[in-house]
Order: sequence, then structure tokens, then C-alpha cells
Amino acid sequence: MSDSLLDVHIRHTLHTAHGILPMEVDFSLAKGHMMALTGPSGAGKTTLLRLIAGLIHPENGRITFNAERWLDSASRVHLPAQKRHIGFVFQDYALFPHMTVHKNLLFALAQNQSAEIVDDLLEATGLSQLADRRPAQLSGGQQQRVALARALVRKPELLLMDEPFAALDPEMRLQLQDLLLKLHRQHNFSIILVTHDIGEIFRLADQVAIMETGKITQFGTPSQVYVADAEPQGLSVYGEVLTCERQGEMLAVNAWIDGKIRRFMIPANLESDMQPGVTFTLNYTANNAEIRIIDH
Ligand SMILES: Nc1ncnc2c1ncn2[C@@H]1O[C@H](COP(=O)(O)OP(=O)(O)OP(=O)(O)O)[C@@H](O)[C@H]1O
Repeated sequence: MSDSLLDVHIRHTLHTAHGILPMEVDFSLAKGHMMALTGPSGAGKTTLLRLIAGLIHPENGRITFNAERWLDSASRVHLPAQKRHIGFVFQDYALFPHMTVHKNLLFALAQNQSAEIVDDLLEATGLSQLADRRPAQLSGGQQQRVALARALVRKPELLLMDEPFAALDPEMRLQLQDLLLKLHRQHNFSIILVTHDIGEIFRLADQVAIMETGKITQFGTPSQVYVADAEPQGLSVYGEVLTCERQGEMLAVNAWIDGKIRRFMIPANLESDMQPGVTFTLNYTANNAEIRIIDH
């Protein structure tokens, strides 16, 4: 039996500034996976999230979730948005400005749901001390923590995130990405994350779909989609680390090199300073590679 959680088939017409653009999207997302949805502006990424959430009716389509029919236009089935088990996180937080953090979360509770989850989520997102503040008294990163906690109040099995960390500075973005990874490991919900940040894709997602002019044109793991196979040519190249993962005695590095994302392995003890954001030069000799860190 397939472990597919979400199965999406959509046909819809996008009305763009340049005319009509047919959207044709078919994909499945397995339980507990995190899929990044990326691609040029205007490709239809936000519209696809809204279609999955049930906020827009497509002209034609089928969406099933855990074998439950959310949409089947042939049988006129369209489960309303509030009945789909979804959490939504937007770039602009979308919090209620007149309510405290605590009230913003309480407001999201389902009827008859115990309020215990609110305290648990405040704790898990490091917001307990800020529970009585209003959104305007919080930093952008703190507000996005509230938005994330609020999206999880009803224990959704699917989280839709539309460029959630794009407005944050790099350090805050990394913190929120770590928090999302932690919550994802604890609760095992599935995620579709719209992002333009390639580092974020490598850090968070196990699948990536590239969407262009209404269609998914590439789909696979981040390495399958982005990483160039060939070793960099030339004696010395300049690179920037996207991700670094220890594998036994070795360090697997994904980095921008020569305008492409490349993956290479180096002995872990050779370079302990390799980490996301570090820039370096890489010198390939006949059977060795020498790394020199430029900037942290
Ligand atoms: N409900 C709708 N029905 C049809 N077309 C729509 C609808 N909503 C938006 N569009 C159009 O679809 C196109 C794609 O917009 P969308 O916001 O989905 O792109 P995007 O890939 O998310 O872009 P960005 O990366 O800039 O956020 C736009 O030209 C928009 O005008």
C-alpha cells in the first residue's frame, strides 16, 4: 500500500498580467515529508497552496488526503477549507493585532478542544515569556513563531507555508528553520513550503518541486534536482556552503560553486569551520582537494 498522504491533480486557468496561463499540476506527497515548492515569480505557487487549502475552487481536479476526498470536481465534491486538516503560515504572519500572543493561539482552538496544547506550543516555540504581549510588541521572528504555533494548535497533518521566513534576517531565518525541523520531528506532519531560498530547501526539504508557468517541471530530492554531477573544472573555484552534514569521518558539503550547486566530501577533521554561509576557495589537484575558508 502506498504511504501517500496527499494526492493532487489540478487543472485551472491562471489569469496573469500577460494573459491566460493553464495550470496543470499532478503530484503526491508522502506522510511526514517536507516538500519545497519553488520557481519564478508568477508561476502559480501561492495559487497552488490556496487550491490545496480549499480557498479557491479549481475548474477541474481531484485532491485526496489520507484517502479522504477533499476535491473531486467530476462528483462535485469540495470539502470546505475549515474541514481540511491544514495549518497555514504566511510570510506576513497574519496575526490578530488586538489580541495577545496567548489569545491568538486560544482563538485557533477547535470547539471542545482542550487549551492544554496552547501552553505546550508556547513552550515549544520559546514564547511562554511573551504570552501576554501583542504582536506589535514582538520582533518579526517572534511574530512568525506565534504564527507557526497558531498553525499547529489544531494538530494539522499538513502544514502549508508560503515564504514563511523570507522577511526575516539570515540569523533569525536559521533559528526559525531549526524550530520548524524540531517541531516537524516531534509531530511528523507533512509540509509544503514555498520558498525562493535554496539554502532553506537543502536544510529543510526532502523533496523539491520546481514550478514554472503553471506546471511542475522538475521534481525530486534537492540533490537530484540541483546538484551538478561533474566536479568543478579549473584549479581554483570560489564557493559558498549551503549545507554541511557529517557522515562518519567525512563531511558532505552542498555548496554554490561556479554558479551551480555541487556536492563534495571532505575529511571532517580537515575543516571544522565549514558551515552554512561560509565562503571558501576550493583547489582541485590531481587526487586531492584543498579548501581555504575566506569568510564566516
Ligand atoms: N484565483 C486565481 N485564479 C486565477 N488566477 C490567479 C488566481 N490568483 C492569482 N492568479 C494569477 O496567477 C498567477 C500566479 O500567481 P501566484 O501568486 O500563484 O504566483 P507565485 O508563483 O506564488 O509568485 P511569487 O513567487 O511572486 O509569490 C498571477 O499572475 C496571478 O495574477
